[in-house]
Amino acid sequence: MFSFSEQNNLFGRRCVWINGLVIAGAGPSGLAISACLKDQGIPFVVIERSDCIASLWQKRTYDRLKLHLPKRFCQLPKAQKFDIKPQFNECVQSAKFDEACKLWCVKTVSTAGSVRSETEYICQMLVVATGENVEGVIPKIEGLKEFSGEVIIHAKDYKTGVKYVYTGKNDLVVGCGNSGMEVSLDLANHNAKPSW
Ligand SMILES: NC(=O)C1=CN([C@@H]2O[C@H](COP(=O)(O)OP(=O)(O)OC[C@H]3O[C@@H](n4cnc5c(N)ncnc54)[C@H](OP(=O)(O)O)[C@@H]3O)[C@@H](O)[C@H]2O)C=CC1
Ligand SMILES: O=C(O)C(=O)Cc1c[nH]c2ccccc12
Repeated sequence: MFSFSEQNNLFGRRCVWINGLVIAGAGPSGLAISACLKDQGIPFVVIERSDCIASLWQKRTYDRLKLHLPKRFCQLPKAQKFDIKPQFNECVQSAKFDEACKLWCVKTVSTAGSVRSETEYICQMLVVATGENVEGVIPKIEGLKEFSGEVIIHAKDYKTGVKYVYTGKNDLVVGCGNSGMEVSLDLANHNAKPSW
């Protein structure tokens, strides 16, 4: 049923035909869609640039993170249960829809090791499930370069206030979203002196 055929194209690139969908991203959305497709026996391949599923949740969260929503809104499909095996360390570079053939051509490059290997997936449908919060943004703040205090970190790299205990210095948290408020609380719980 899962018909993937593979060969090299004219440029020596690996070329894979997927008789179904390509899903870009193995985060919660990509996994949820994969689980539904698996249930219905529809062929797909998941491309993930990181080396694990839900990498933002596994690698970019602070220690005290807990969801505030009721459990029923936060359930993740189990990749193992649905036998979902993403192509890890592979990053989608481009996706073009060929109007004549009614097919997508999705180009990827492997992100593992030193040898760059490219692949082209030809498929009927493409799902972009690459998330909305993956890139950390540090706004351009005047004077930031000259600031002599400890280098400011982004919330994605913050783990715990343990590091900042009893320094006697003031900490400034920029942003009053969930991350900003919870980092501030964590700093306060560790006797740091946050303002926001
Ligand atoms: N426990 C949980 O479940 C958690 C959930 N989350 C979720 O993750 C998502 C991202 O959250 P979060 O990381 O907090 O990001 P958000 O985008 O929600 O919040 C960022 C905040 O920073 C402010 N901001 C941006 N630039 C500046 C600036 N230059 N100066 C001052 N303030 C600035 C924004 O203000 P403005 O909007 O005016 O631009 C906004 O209030 C959200 O959906 C959130 O709910 C995050 C952490 C924990
Ligand atoms: O449980 C909360 O407080 C949330 O903010 C949940 C939530 C909504 N949108 C998000 C995007 C990324 C991470 C968590 C959430």
